[in-house]
Amino acid sequence: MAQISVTILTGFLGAGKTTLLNRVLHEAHGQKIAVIENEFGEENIDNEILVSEGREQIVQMSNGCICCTIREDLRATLHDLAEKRRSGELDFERVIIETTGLADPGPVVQTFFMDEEAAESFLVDSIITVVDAKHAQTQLDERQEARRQVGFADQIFLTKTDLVSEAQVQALIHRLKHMNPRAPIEAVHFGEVPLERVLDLRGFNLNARLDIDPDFLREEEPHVHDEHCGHDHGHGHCHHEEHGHHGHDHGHDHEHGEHCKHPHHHHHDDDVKSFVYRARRPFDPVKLEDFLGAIVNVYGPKMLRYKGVLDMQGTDRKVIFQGVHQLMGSDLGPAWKDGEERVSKMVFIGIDLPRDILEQGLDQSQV
Ligand SMILES: Nc1nc2c(ncn2[C@@H]2O[C@H](COP(=O)(O)OP(=O)(O)OP(=O)(O)O)[C@@H](O)[C@H]2O)c(=O)[nH]1
Repeated sequence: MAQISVTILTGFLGAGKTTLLNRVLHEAHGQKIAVIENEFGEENIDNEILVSEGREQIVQMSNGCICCTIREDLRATLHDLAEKRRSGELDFERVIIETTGLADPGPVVQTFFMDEEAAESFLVDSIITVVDAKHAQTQLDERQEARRQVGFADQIFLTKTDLVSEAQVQALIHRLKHMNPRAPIEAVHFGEVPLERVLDLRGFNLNARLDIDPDFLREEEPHVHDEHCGHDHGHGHCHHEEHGHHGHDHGHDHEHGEHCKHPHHHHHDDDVKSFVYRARRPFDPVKLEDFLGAIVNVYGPKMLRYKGVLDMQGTDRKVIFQGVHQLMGSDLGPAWKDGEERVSKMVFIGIDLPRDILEQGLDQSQV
């Protein structure tokens, strides 16, 4: 039996998840979709203890040193769904999971990789995060759940843009891109979005696509910053690393102008942030595996999503890896084309990731 494609729909309280889901279900002509709703009613949802106790379970992996959290309630539901499908009691080809507004997507997605039976029957397609354009700035300031949901996303939909100004939308997009430059950001009005923007996004595929937002890349380029910034920020980054490990800035927007001469963007030091690493020398497979293995062991809980398309010594094909927390997978992709510049590229999205340590280790993992 073919695996069942799974879309995880997340977003903070009241962001517009149900509105979007209803539109998708309404539009999904001919597609049989099973929906898993969070089990807590809206009345209960303010009670954080309920959610954080959400029956998560620590699972010991076979190598004995990596732990990872899965959702026991979800696992049971998935087993039940798979069984009913096998027996013919239920007929569906996709699953959409609508998580609670306070849910951490990590344990939800890890359940699919960690549980053997779930992994056999289901294939996670993507994590979609709905962001409320009216309330997101405050939610992102105040709640790490909201920031994590953004960090995990393969696709971000902005809702309620009708309630704010274009400048506010742009400021929010700017902030979101720094947290997650991988996920395309699109405004949707009351959930109106074409089906192909929701299903089969292949966010977890080991494909050679690594789309990083061009604005983010431009801002990451040190030489571009030197033009704008009056002083040295160590790495030439002026937008999101200079405050160290304080997490977010509790709502006090720093004008970029305090540090740099970007006229119209607010500065946020979000703890969820990202960076791109590039290398022109090939990687040594053993060194890289050792380094990444050690890194996910230590920093796995803080690593939300990461992906790389690499030039590896010993093969003419691209090596693709990607991961969620401690769970990392890799595969051989297509061959480098004649004349194509062999530049390895990786993107890391995480919580206060130790950029220096990662960069140094990756530098040293090349031949
Ligand atoms: N103005 C405006 N309101 C919207 C839009 N999308 C959704 N809403 C409204 O936002 C409110 C919350 O939407 P829901 O779809 O219930 O949000 P949710 O994320 O499922 O909420 P919880 O399950 O409580 O976390 C509803 O009143 C929607 O009608 C939009 O694009 N514009």
